[in-house]
Amino acid sequence: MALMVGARVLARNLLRPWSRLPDAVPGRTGPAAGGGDGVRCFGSPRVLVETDPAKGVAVIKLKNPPVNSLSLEVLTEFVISLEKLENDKTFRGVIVTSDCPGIFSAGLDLTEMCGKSQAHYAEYWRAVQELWLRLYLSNLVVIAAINGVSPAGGCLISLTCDYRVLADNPKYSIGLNETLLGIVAPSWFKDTLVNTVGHRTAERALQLGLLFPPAEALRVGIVDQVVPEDQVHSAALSVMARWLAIPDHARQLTKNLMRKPTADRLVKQRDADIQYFLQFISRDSIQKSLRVYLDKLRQKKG
Ligand SMILES: CCCCC/C=C\CCCC/C=C/C(=O)SCCNC(=O)CCNC(=O)[C@H](O)C(C)(C)COP(=O)(O)OP(=O)(O)OC[C@H]1O[C@@H](n2cnc3c(N)ncnc32)[C@H](O)[C@@H]1OP(=O)(O)O
Repeated sequence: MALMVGARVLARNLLRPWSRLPDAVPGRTGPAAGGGDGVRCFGSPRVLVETDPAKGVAVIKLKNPPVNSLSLEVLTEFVISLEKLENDKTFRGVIVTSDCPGIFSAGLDLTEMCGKSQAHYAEYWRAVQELWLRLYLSNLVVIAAINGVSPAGGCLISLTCDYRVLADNPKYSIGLNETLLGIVAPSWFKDTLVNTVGHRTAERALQLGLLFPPAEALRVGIVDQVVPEDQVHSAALSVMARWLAIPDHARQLTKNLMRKPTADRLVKQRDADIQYFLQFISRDSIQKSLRVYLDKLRQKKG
């Protein structure tokens, strides 16, 4: 039942005409993502989309202060924005970045996984799965311009992209640090990492919950390029131009060949994966770990 409610909510959101989204900011024009006139913006307050139709490129900027945690709303709005871009043949590429200074994304929203109902957990997890599937199999060229720290779910978002550019700042570490929270990265998080850095590096990184600073991130291959902080966006645009020089059909079929087997593993057992998540996240010991971790984050300031 919970699963059906979750699916219905997501489906309703996905099918809702864009212009009727409560938070939509349609047709606002703004400064060009890549320079020049004609840039149009849409999206929602938490997921801004700047489009440059002449270049065929869009920029998705996550804006969920203070830390760009991936709440249910952010996940849903992200999927809707992506679907809108996929369906508009004007666009061939998208850059994913952050509008929160110093933070790409703090990952999954811990408050969505702590002290909530089973129905809520199911709805939330389906939304996490949906975003991963959409990003991982996107026909667009997807490039991550990582302009801040990027733990766990934040790292996962960038791992689904075709290419990762990281700003060279020692504070901007990246990795799947789930074990440090006393939780476990699911098999499809693990697969995404293995497909990027190889089995041994992934195993060590996952067990130890490693967060790699830029130079090390580049060395292990969890990112493809490290550039000075003020060049992240221009570097992402340069990389985009190179990827867009390849004929779409050939690149898309190749991407599909590389990624579909991994995605299919989740698609075939989506409901079972949600049940597994429900069992895991509802355990007293896991809830306790999450509460302790959240309390630590909150107390840091005091
Ligand atoms: C085999 C079985 C497997 C089955 C599957 C089951 C399981 C579960 C898998 C789940 C996978 C999980 C993936 C995740 O993404 S979990 C999230 C991991 N994220 C983190 O560890 C990052 C935590 N945050 C930080 O380290 C820092 O906040 C920071 C991002 C480095 C930014 O630092 P700073 O600028 O100093 O900000 P604050 O720490 O002061 O934070 C500001 C407020 O934001 C709240 N916060 C931070 N992160 C999160 C988050 N991820 N979710 C929700 N809220 C977050 C923080 O508490 C502060 O709140 P306050 O203003 O109320 O105090």
